[in-house]
Amino acid sequence: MTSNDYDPTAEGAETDFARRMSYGDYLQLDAILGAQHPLSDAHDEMLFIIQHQTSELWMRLAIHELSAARRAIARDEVSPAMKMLARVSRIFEQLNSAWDVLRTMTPSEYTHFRSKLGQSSGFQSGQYRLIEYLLGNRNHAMLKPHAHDAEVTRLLEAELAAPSLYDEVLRLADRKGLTMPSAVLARDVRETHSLNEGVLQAWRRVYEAPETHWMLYELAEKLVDFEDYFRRWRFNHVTTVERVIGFKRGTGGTGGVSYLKRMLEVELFPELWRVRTIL
Ligand code: HEM
Ligand SMILES: N[C@@H](CC(=O)c1ccccc1NC=O)C(=O)O
Repeated sequence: MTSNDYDPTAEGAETDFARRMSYGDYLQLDAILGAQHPLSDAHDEMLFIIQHQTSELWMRLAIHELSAARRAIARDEVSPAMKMLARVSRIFEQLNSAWDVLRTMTPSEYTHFRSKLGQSSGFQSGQYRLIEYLLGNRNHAMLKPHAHDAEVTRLLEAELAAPSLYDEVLRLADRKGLTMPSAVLARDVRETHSLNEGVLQAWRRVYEAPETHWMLYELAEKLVDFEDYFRRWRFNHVTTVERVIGFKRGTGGTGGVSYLKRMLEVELFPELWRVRTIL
C-alpha cells in the first residue's frame, strides 16, 4: 500500500463482519451466486443461465408491483398504483434491453449445449404464467406444465380465482361513474376477458374528454404503456428465437416460432387499443 492509497479504516469504515451482517449476508449472495451450474463445457451456457435467472428476478419484482397495484386500485388508491405500474413498465424496458446481451449468442454456440436442456423451456416458468394470469390472459391449459409443483399450482389457481388487474380497473371506473356493463363486472374472472362493446363506449367517454376524467385517463394510458412494453418483450423473444434456432420445434414441445408468433396476437386490455379507432 502506498501512502496515497485510501484506507477506509482511517475514517472509521467498519471492516470486521465476523459478527455483523454484511452486504453479502443481507443480499444472500451465497445462495444467488452459488446457483449457476452449467451442464456443459460450452462457454455461452453461463450467459444463458444468468440471462434467465436475472429475468426471473425482475419478474419477481414485477409480480410484487403488479399485485400491489391491483390491491391499491381495489382500495381507490390510484396514485400509488400508477407509480407502481410506471415501475413495471421500466422493468420490462430493462428486460427488453437484456435481449441485446443474449443476441450475442450465435446459433452454433447455442447448439453446443441445447441438448443438455432436455425438455425444459421458458414455457414452464411459473412466474411468467403468474404475470399473464395477473394481467388477465388466463389460459387454463397452461397450468399443465406446473402440475408437478404443488406450490406453483396453488399460486396459479389462486391467481385464476382473483379478479385480474384490468378487472379491478373496470370496477374502479364503474365506481367513479363510468357505468361499466354489469355482465362484465359480474363476469367469471377465471376466464380471459374479451372485447366488450359497453366497456369500449365507457373508455370512449374518457378519451373524448380527458380533462373531465383525468385520473382514469392517466391510469388507462399507464396500462397501454405497460402493454406496449410487454408486446415488445414478446417480439424480442420470438425474434431472438428465430435468430438462434430458426423454425426448429421448442424443447418445451411447441412449434417454437409458430407458437410464439401466435402469442403476439394476445391483447391484454382490448378496449384500450380499440378506442383509438373510434375517436
Ligand atoms: C436463445 C434463447 C431462447 C430460445 C431459443 C427460446 C426458445 C423458446 C421457445 C421455442 C419457446 C416455446 C416453448 C417451447 O416449445 O419450448 C419459448 C417459450 C418461452 N420462453 Fe424462451 N427462449 C429463449 C430465451 C428466453 C429467455 C431469456 C426467457 C426469459 C425468461 C424466455 C422465456 C420464455 C417464456 C416465458 C416462454 C413461454 C412463452 C409463452 O407461453 O407465451 N425465453 N422459448
Ligand atoms: N425452448 C428453448 C430452450 C430454452 O430456451 C430454455 C430452456 C431451459 C430454460 C429456459 C429456456 N428459455 C426459454 O424458453 C429451445 O427450444 O431451444
